[in-house]
Amino acid sequence: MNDYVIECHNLETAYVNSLNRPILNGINCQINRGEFVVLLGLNGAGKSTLLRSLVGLVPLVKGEIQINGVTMTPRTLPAIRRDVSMLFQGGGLIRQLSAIENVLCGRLGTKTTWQTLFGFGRRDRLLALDLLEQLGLKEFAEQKTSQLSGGQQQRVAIARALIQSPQILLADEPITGLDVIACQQVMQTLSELHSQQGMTIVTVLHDLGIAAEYAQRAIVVDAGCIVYDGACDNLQAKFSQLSQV
Ligand SMILES: Nc1ncnc2c1ncn2[C@@H]1O[C@H](COP(=O)(O)OP(=O)(O)OP(=O)(O)O)[C@@H](O)[C@H]1O
Repeated sequence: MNDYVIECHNLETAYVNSLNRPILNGINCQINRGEFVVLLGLNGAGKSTLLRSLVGLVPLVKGEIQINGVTMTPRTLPAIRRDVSMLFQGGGLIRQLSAIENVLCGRLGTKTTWQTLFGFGRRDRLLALDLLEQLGLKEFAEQKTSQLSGGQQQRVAIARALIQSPQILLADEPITGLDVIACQQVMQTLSELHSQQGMTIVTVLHDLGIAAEYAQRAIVVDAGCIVYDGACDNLQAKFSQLSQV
């Protein structure tokens, strides 16, 4: 039986003159609960746009997205965003805030404006600390994120994405710019969330070797369309058929 947590039906964005096409152009895909999927494609293919559309950040001119069987509309979006966390390209941390304050920012969506005036409670802080500890960053909790290494910053960003206990984690190039060790730590973290907590992971990567090592399934995007959706074998061959942008 299918247990789709993400369904994209014929997604199309507005026509872009500079591209001579819509950024997304007839995207159809279904992702099962607990899958680890890698989104691949050349620069400009539309990977980030596809990922951002899954948290309602991209206006669509056609098509429909369903998360856990619920159609995305302005009314359902707040609930959907509690189930789906996104790790943005570059982490998107606030550099002058400490690691724990950045993690707590992941809770802002669950608070009313009034509640935010009083700061975060003890329960939230303990949860943030617990996540930082799980990611091996407990001793850096009070340190400004501008003083952390790229890999540590990316793990703070993961902790921030996890504080809302999402079922689905979307990660846009989570290892770009990291050294070999930091790459492994971040990918290992994603892998553990998948294997130990059954989290559904969809991540954009550029490294085909790492994609094949960690993901169960690859979706290759080319010029706004899905051109391959399947196992991670022989990804290099799939790439040799892509159009150059
Ligand atoms: N708001 C926008 N208006 C016009 N063009 C846009 C907009 N957002 C993205 N684009 C263009 O759409 C194309 C796809 O962008 P997107 O960021 O989704 O690609 P990507 O596959 O993630 O690329 P990369 O690997 O370089 O991150 C690019 O050519 C980009 O310049």
